[in-house]
Amino acid sequence: MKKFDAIVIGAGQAGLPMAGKLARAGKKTLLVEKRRLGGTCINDGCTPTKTLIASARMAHLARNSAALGIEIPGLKVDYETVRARAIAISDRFRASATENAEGTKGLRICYGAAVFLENKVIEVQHAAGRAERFTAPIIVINTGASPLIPDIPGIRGVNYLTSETVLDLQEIPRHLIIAGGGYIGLEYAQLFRRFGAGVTLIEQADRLLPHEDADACAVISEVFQKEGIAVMTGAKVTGFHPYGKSRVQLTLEGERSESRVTGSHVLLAFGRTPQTEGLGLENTGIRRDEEGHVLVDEFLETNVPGVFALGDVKGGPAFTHIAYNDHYLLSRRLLNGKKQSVKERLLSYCMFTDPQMGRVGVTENEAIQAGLDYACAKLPMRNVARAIETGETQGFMKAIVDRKSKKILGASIIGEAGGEIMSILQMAMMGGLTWEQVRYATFAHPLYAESLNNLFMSLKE
Ligand SMILES: Cc1cc2nc3c(=O)[nH]c(=O)nc-3n(C[C@H](O)[C@H](O)[C@H](O)COP(=O)(O)OP(=O)(O)OC[C@H]3O[C@@H](n4cnc5c(N)ncnc54)[C@H](O)[C@@H]3O)c2cc1C
Ligand SMILES: NC(=O)c1ccc[n+]([C@@H]2O[C@H](COP(=O)([O-])OP(=O)(O)OC[C@H]3O[C@@H](n4cnc5c(N)ncnc54)[C@H](O)[C@@H]3O)[C@@H](O)[C@H]2O)c1
Repeated sequence: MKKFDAIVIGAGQAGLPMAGKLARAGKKTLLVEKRRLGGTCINDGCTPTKTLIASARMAHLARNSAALGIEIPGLKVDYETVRARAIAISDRFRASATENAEGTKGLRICYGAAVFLENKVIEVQHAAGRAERFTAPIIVINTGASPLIPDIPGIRGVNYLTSETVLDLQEIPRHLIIAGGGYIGLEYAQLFRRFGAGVTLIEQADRLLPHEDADACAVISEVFQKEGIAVMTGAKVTGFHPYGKSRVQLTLEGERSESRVTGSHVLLAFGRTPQTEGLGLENTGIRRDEEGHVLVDEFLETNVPGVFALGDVKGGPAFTHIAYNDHYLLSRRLLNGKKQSVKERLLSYCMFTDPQMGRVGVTENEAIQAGLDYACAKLPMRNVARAIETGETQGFMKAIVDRKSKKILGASIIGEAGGEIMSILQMAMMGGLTWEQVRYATFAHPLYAESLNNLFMSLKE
């Protein structure tokens, strides 16, 4: 058995930088990865989707350019180039991460799946069939999550796509059914529609984005409707059937009726499941929740001292920036003696539909449910000078503030660059600014940021 100072399982958005930091700090470190360095974000998640979304937006702008006085005759989507660009950018990010990791002194990278044999002992099965055992006093689990394939009748009998295989498609699907209306479903629905596919999006909840305020859902639903995406809400997928030579049919159950929808392809976007199956946690005392997430305390440590879990595998908000921040918290604790709780972290995220939805802190619904004494400031994008000038008037800016302290508690910005505008308010929240300070701040004209003055104008001082 080989001894290390630290073992990191999974080279995702937390494991990869974590392993590098440990090694550079002089700890003899082992990094185990069963698939590709960089994990979901670089290989099948953020990078390829945001790259495809950029092409899709270009197509959309070009198609609608006449409104700004620009005619583009003979517009064509060259999907081969679109796809090649997405793959090339993923490859570039992975190559750079790999070069960096492989060049790190004190870091051994082992390609294969890690399995726990006991609390601090793992075995790695190498591709060549050889197995090796390792032990370390510090073990970091960063095995992420993978697409959830629920046990729905017929699902194994059809050729479904997931976020891990959709890039294998070499042509734009004629009619893509997307099962599940979460972030993956929404982002893929819009981008494939903009490439020219027929798209039907199916969601069991009675509206899209049920965790967001209803006004956010209304904007996105209206945009999707305008762009010709068929959205079916209140529709639970209960069956999959092959249909004809190569098509696929889904059975949907609504509150009162059953229906069927047929398409050329189906993309499963039902959510994601933690990659703890096959990890051998049953050979350890490490506790998991019912869904299989590794349970950790607010300092990211499991119930077994010295064993930590970072990123999606531990449950909670599943975002790259959360996984990355997890590695900061743990590396500062292990290497600088600074113990910081995840509870101090302000949650922000951005859904990359067009318009984007940037979100930070509480929604209005959450403020109501928590019984907060709040006020709500809201400004439609059609009243924002920058939005009028660029022709991007869909959406709104909305902020929730505490009446007494005047501090900002949360924001939803739906618009072009909604994520960037949200981040300005996130900084204000982090700095403890009041809405009045933002109301009277001087922002350059005519930026979207400038309209943060106007957003707070509606509130009484
Ligand atoms: C389509 C899509 C789009 C997304 N877009 C965004 C976005 O725009 N913004 C955002 O913030 N988030 C986005 N996400 C979510 C984001 O990708 C994840 O939250 C993030 O990658 C989680 O990082 P992680 O380090 O926890 O795990 P991962 O990046 O999934 O890494 C886990 C790694 O562990 C490896 N592994 C698993 N089991 C073992 C084992 N037994 N032995 C060895 N290695 C193992 C896996 O192969 C993988 O490389 C998106 C996700 C998807 C699917
Ligand atoms: N821009 C971003 O930050 C971004 C983008 C993509 C993904 N992500 C991350 O990846 C995670 C996974 O995304 P996701 O969209 O797969 O999951 P999700 O959990 O966000 O959405 C899954 C959706 O599928 C629906 N669903 C489940 N079973 C169903 C059924 N039988 N019939 C109909 N609908 C059903 C659920 O109600 C839910 O709305 C997200 O939670 C997010 O954290 C982030």
